[in-house]
Amino acid sequence: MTSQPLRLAEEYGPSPGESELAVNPFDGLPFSSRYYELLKQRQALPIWAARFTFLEQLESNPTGVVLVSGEPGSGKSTQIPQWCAEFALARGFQKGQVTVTQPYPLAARSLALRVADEMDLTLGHEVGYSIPQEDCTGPNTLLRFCWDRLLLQEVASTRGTGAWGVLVLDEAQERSVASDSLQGLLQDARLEKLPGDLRVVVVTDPALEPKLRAFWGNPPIVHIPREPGERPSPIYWDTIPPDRVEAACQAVLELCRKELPGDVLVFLPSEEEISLCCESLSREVESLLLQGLPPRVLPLHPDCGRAVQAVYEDMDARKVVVTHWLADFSFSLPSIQHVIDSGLELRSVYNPRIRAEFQVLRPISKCQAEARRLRARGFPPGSCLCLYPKSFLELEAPPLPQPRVCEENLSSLVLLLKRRQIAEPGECHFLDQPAPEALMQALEDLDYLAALDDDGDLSDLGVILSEFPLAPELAKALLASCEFDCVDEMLTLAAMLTAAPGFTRPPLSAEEAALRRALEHTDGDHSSLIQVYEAFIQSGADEAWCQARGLNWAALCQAHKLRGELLELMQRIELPLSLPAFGSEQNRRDLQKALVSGYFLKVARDTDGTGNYLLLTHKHVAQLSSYCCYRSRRAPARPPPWVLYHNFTISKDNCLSIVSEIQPQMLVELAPPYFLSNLPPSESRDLLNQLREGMADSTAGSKSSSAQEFRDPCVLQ
Ligand SMILES: Nc1ncnc2c1ncn2[C@@H]1O[C@H](COP(=O)(O)OP(=O)(O)OP(=O)(O)O)[C@@H](O)[C@H]1O
Repeated sequence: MTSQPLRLAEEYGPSPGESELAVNPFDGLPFSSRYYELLKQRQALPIWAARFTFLEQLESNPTGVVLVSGEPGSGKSTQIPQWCAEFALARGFQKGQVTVTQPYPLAARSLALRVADEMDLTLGHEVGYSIPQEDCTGPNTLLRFCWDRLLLQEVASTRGTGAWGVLVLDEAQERSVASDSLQGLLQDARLEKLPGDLRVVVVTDPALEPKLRAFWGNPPIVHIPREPGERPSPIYWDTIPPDRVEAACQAVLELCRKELPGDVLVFLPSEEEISLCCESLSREVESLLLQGLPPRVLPLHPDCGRAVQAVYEDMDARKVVVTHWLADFSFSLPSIQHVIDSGLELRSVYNPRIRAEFQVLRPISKCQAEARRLRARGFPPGSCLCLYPKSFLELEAPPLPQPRVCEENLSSLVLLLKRRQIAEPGECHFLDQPAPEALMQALEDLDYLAALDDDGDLSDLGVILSEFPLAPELAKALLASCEFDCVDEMLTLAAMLTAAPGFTRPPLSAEEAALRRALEHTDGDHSSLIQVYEAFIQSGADEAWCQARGLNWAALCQAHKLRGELLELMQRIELPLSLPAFGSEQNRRDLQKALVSGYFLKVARDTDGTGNYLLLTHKHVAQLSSYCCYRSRRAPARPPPWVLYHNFTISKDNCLSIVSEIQPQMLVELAPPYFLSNLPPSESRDLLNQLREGMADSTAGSKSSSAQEFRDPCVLQ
C-alpha cells in the first residue's frame, strides 16, 4: 500500500448515483448501500463537526499526542478510530496499524462490530478485536479494538503485536489500571522521545480533561460540540428508597402505563440487583394493559457476553435496559429517552494491608451521574429520575470516578512494570500515584513468590511469571506443577480460577442442586473445579448440560479456550508437561504441593473446630463461603483444620471462597522460611515453627519416607 494524501474514506471515488462505483480504499471493493445508510447516521453525530480539526492535529502536531474531549454519545468511540485508520492509510500504514483500547472486553467487541459495519469492512479482517480468549484479528487487520489490560500485557511481555501507527486510549475517564499505566509508560518514554512516529490519542469525558491536559503537558485538545436539543432536568426523590430494585421496577411500570415514548435505561449498583430487576419486570410487564407490544427487558453487564448486542437491535417493542457502571460511558444507546438512576455502584476494593477484597456499595461520582443524565436523549425530551435526594450526591459523591489503580491488587501491575525494567514502580508516572502501602504489599508478595532477585529486579522466575495472563500466585502454582508432575490438572485449575470461578453460585432448584452435588469432589473446591471442567468436556461442551446444573456455559467455554492458550504458552517457553493423573492419591498430593507453592500467602487455620478461620498473614477471622464444598457436605461435620483459599472477601461477612484442605507440613516445606518467620505472632505460627523443628530433627535422624516426601526441594523457590 502506498502513501496517499489525507482524504475521507468516501472521497475515494464518485458519490452514489454516479455511473462509476465508489471504492472502499481499505479493501478495494465498491461501497455497499449499507455504508451510505450508516454514513448519514455518522454525519449526524456531534463529533462530525470536529473531523477536520482532529485530522489536522493528528497530522501536524509535533508532540504526537492529541486529546479528544466530548460528552457520552457524541460519537468518539466509533468515529475517532475510523479517522485514525484514514490517517494511517494516508501514510500507507508504513508506521504501523491503529490500536484502540477499551476498559471492558464487551465494549471492545461491540465497537469492533459496529465500526466494521460503518467502514463496510469484514470483522476479523481489516477491523478486528482482541479480548480474553478471543482474538478476532488477522494478518491484514489495520484497526484493532483491544481490551486495555491485554494490551498492557502485550507491551510488557514478548507478545507485542508489532508497531503501532496510532494508539487510541479511549474512555480515559474510567481510570482503569491498564489505561492509567499505559499513559504512564507512554509519558515516561516520551520524555526520552518515543521510538518511531507514534501518534497517541487520548479520548475522555470533559470532566477529566483538565487533569489529562496537565498530565500530558498541554497537548492540542479537540473539543466536541454539545449535541443540540434539550436534555431532561433530573427529578430527585425526597429519600433513598428502602428497596431500590422495587422502586426502579415501579418507576419503569409507571412510564409504560403512561405510554410515554422512548426506551428506558435503568442503573442499579450490582449484577445481582440487575437480575432481580429484570426478573421482576419481565413478569410484571406481561400484565400491563398496553396499546402496543409489552416492553422487552434486557440486562447489560459483563456476564451477558455476546447477547449484549441485543441492546442495539431495532425492535417494535419498547426496550428497557437494566445495567450498572458498565453503561456509564461505554454503551451509547441512541434510542434511550428515559433514565432511572439509583446513584449507587457496587465495587470491589482491595485492601493491601489485609490482602482482602471489600465489596463497597457507594455513591457514584458526580461525573457518572451527569453521564447517566445525558443518556436521556431524543424528542420529545424524556426524563431522568434519580432515586435519591439532590443533596445525596452533592454531599457524598467525589467529582470523578475513583482511579482503579488506588483500589486494586497491584501485584500483576508491578510484575509488568518490573518486566519493563522500571526498577522502582513507585517512580512510574501515574495520573494518580497508588498508595505506597499498596506498592509495598505488591513488591513483598512478588518477593515471597521468588519473582524478584536480591537487587529487587525480576528474577528468571519472575520473567516467566510475567509471561502468563494469570495472577502471579496462580502463575507460580502453574510453574510449580511442572516440578510436581501435575501440569495437566493445574492447567485446568488455572483456567477455571481465572475464567470460571463462578461455578459456586447457589443452585436454583433441588434437582439442580443434586446434579451439582454429584460434581463436588471430596478433596475440596479446587478438585471440584477440575471435576466440573472434565465433566463439561465429556458432555461435549453442551450448553443444556450446563443449564441443568446451573453452570455458566460461556464461562466454561472461556476456561476451555484459556486452558488451550496456557498450554500453548507453556509449550512455547519449553516448560515440561505431564500426563493427566487426576484422581490418584499421588496426584492429589502433587496438586496440593503445587497450590501451596503459589498460595502460601492465602492459608487459614480453624482455631477451635467451629469453622472460625484465622488468616495466617494477619489476625482476621473468616468463615468458609456458603458455596464451599465443606459447608454443603453432611459429613464429616468438622471443617478441615488447615485450608488454602483463592479469595478473601469482606462483604456482609468475612468469607473465604474456593477452599481446599492442606497439610501444614507442606506449608513448612514449600513456603519460603523468611515468610514463615515474618508471620505475625500467633498459635498457628508457633505450630508451624514446631513442625519445622520436628522436620529438621527427623532429617538429622532417620530418613523416613513420609518426611522425605515433604523435603523434596522446590527448585522454583
Ligand atoms: N455496538 C454498536 N452497535 C450499534 N450502534 C452503535 C454501537 N456503538 C455505538 N453505536 C452508535 O454510535 C453512536 C455513537 O456512539 P459512540 O460510542 O461513538 O459515542 P461516544 O461519544 O464514544 O460515547 P461513550 O463515551 O458513551 O462511548 C451511538 O449513539 C449509536 O448510535
